[in-house]
Amino acid sequence: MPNRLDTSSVLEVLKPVQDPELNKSLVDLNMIRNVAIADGNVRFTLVLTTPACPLRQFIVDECERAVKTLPEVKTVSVDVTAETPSQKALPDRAGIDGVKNILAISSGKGGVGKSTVAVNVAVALAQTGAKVGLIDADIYGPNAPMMLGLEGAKITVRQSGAQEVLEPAFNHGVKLVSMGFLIDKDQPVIWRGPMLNGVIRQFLYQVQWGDLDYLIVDMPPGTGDAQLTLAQAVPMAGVVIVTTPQSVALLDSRRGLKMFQQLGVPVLGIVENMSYFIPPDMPEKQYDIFGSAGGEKTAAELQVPLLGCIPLEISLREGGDRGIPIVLAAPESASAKALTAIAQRLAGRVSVAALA
Ligand SMILES: Nc1ncnc2c1ncn2[C@@H]1O[C@H](COP(=O)(O)OP(=O)(O)OP(=O)(O)O)[C@@H](O)[C@H]1O
Repeated sequence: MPNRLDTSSVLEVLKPVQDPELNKSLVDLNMIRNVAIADGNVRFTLVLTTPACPLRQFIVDECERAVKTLPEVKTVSVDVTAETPSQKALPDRAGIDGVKNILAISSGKGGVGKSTVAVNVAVALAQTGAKVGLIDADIYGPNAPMMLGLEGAKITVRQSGAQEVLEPAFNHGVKLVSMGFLIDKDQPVIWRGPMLNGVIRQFLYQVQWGDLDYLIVDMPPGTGDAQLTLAQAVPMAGVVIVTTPQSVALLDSRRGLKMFQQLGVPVLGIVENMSYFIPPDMPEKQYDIFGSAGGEKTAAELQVPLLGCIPLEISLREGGDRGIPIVLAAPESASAKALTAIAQRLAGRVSVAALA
């Protein structure tokens, strides 16, 4: 046991404290900084790898406990901040300046709640202080503007030198560009397809994103050109597959998962949506309408984590329709809690992958 109270004795007692997700010493990860000692009062900064860290309090408690084992310590104060690490660079794909992690939200078939997950995860991450952007690349149902309360908003186009740049819309802490801002609602879907590849590239490279911790891409459903364009255009931190417990949706999501794996995009996990029904008049009840544990089984079979299960709740749809995502409108509801936990787990997985 060191007996002089100084920076190195503080770091020495903190060395065995590990980041529970990375399983490495906080000191070795350079997560402990600015140690200051005055008259037995110890203060330092704990730099987490994501502002959405679900284990924040646990890590702080562990640090305090460790430092208090030094006999001369009177008080310990920990200032918590976060620096999201950037995903690993790939030699053949150009990243986007200032954007640390690009994540895709995908699904095998339509209507499983992909946009609901994308929007709520984006807002939940922004709520923790992360800088978040959202690309709504869904040509079939570009719902993100409505869900984020930005229906009818426009993205401004500015000339920057020889290039046109788009200014994203912004609400609930999230910057948004959407196919919905560009297409006429009455335009037949068949004419939209050919636009898609060009638009995805434009949304990636010609938008003034500024600094972002996470850029989330709400993909069109299925395993088509858009997925290929995205996977080949930019380095991606990974993809999340949204599914429902029905077997057909599960089969489709398996196909999607295989495709991303073949393209070299890490699958960060599966989200099971509409897992069970919570009646609004009996919130303590739970009905497994589509059968249970499908997402869990698929996740285990395909050896990817299940990031969470979201119940069917009327208030979740209402929040989307009103443009106030459930994580803001009713944070105590079962679906909001599930979505917040999914956002935290996802952020954790992204940091682990970046620092591995
Ligand atoms: N867990 C849920 N509980 C209640 N309603 C939900 C839930 N998940 C999604 N919904 C509702 O179902 C509809 C479809 O959801 P969403 O648009 O997110 O699906 P999607 O997979 O993105 O669909 P698309 O393929 O059309 O883009 C929306 O009205 C949404 O509010």
